[in-house]
Amino acid sequence: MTDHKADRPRHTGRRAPGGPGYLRDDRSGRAPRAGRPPSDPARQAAYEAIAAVHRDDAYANIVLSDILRGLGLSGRDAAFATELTYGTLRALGTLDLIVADAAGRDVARIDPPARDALRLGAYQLLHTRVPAHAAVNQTVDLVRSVAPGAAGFANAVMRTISETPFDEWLTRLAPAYDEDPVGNLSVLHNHPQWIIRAFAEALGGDLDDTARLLIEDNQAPIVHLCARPGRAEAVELADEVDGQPGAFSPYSVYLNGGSPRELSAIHQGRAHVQDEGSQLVAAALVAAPIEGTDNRWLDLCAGPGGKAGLLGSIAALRGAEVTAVEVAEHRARLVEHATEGMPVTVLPMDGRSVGRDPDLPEESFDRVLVDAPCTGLGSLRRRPEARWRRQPSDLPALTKLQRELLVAALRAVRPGGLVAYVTCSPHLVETQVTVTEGARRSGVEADFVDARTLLPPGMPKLGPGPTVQLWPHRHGTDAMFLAVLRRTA
Ligand SMILES: C[S@@+](CC[C@H](N)C(=O)[O-])C[C@H]1O[C@@H](n2cnc3c(N)ncnc32)[C@H](O)[C@@H]1O
Repeated sequence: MTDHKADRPRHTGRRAPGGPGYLRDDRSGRAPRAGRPPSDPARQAAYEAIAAVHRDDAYANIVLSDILRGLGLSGRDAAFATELTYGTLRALGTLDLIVADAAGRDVARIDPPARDALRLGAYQLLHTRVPAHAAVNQTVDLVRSVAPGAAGFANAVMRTISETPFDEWLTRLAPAYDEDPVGNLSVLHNHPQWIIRAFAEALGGDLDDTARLLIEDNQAPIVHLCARPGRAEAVELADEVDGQPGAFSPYSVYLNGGSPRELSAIHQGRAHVQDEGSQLVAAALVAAPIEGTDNRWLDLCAGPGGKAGLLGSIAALRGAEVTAVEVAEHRARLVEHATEGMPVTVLPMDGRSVGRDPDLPEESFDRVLVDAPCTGLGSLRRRPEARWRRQPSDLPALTKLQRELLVAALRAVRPGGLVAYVTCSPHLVETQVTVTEGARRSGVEADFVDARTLLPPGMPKLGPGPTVQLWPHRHGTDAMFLAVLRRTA
């Protein structure tokens, strides 16, 4: 195993800044070439993960764990590779501005393998305490192995970047806050401008508060566990895993570190990994009292099964049954796995036909969860590449699907029953607009229930209701949105 002691990064405490956008590339799958050994294994792993994200649209967490396993990396090397991969992907926008400035050309005009190696090198120079000479030499070695003709160019670019401290790069490249506040925040806090505007709108136009959110989005999130009701108690689970009971959800436990995969509570089905905000919105659906029958519950967008796992555990205690619908077959199988031993029936089908399907006719459920597919802008902390990959052009198709799923849910619930509409995005178009429009188009009469009353008492900063928007910088959760509707006729 390579010893990185000499050039191991120590966190500078600086947060990654942001910039212009995401550049997909069209290179064919080129890995470091044989011959001169490329860089060291941790940097090689990070390079391969970053290249796969840009070349293949891979998810960083999935591809990186495959690469680490393939290279046999663990411990400090794996941690270093993870820090480099996630840090580089998160900081991409501003790294690209800096690389372009140092190279004297737009990054779109740099050969993709050299471009990714330079991004990784710039990250080491500007965001870690890897000594400059090590960052430069390792990057040039890496470029020599993946884009041999560009080694001299990479050397010049890296040296130029290393001559200017990070703060000076920001001053040089960020527009003045007074003239262009969103442009400034984008470079300083490393988010695309359209996402900052969407956050600011959802936060009532408060740019100071928006900046607090952006800073929080750049922190590595704590892993939350859900202690499954009837199978585990949060306090005991916290002791068992050396964690802490969560602040709000009665089921949540915050892990202090380590991999949740190793925990026997997970293997034994007593707990699952789930953001506390997701626990809260799923539990809210079953917290509201209803009159009449209360044993037919529906999870309309169930994959991969986090909320179905919580609802299924509660259903087992309350004598209810959950129907879990998921359109993607492989995700439906994940739901089956996540709900083993629970009163949950998984149906791989399009949720939009629910309420019209002879087997799932209108008015056949007492409670329905619509955890709609969305942009995921509320969980950017967990997906370092997502902010640069998502585009505003993703919104129309998603919001159409969200509306249609909400209409199906309102059809499927019986009068007096409840529908919870949930997204892990705070974008107003996916939250307030979808709910208002979906409810209007459904032709079903429904009233809002004040969702604040369905969350644990004493939760701060829940706004004026009746819907609730959770936030990373206010609640330590993903930015989950919750609206609860009761069908009246
Ligand atoms: C936000 S995720 C749900 C997360 C899940 N509730 C959990 O807690 O693990 C949205 C899910 O909806 C599924 N989906 C997308 N379109 C759908 C449709 N028309 N009908 C049913 N499921 C759909 C997606 O495949 C995805 O698994």
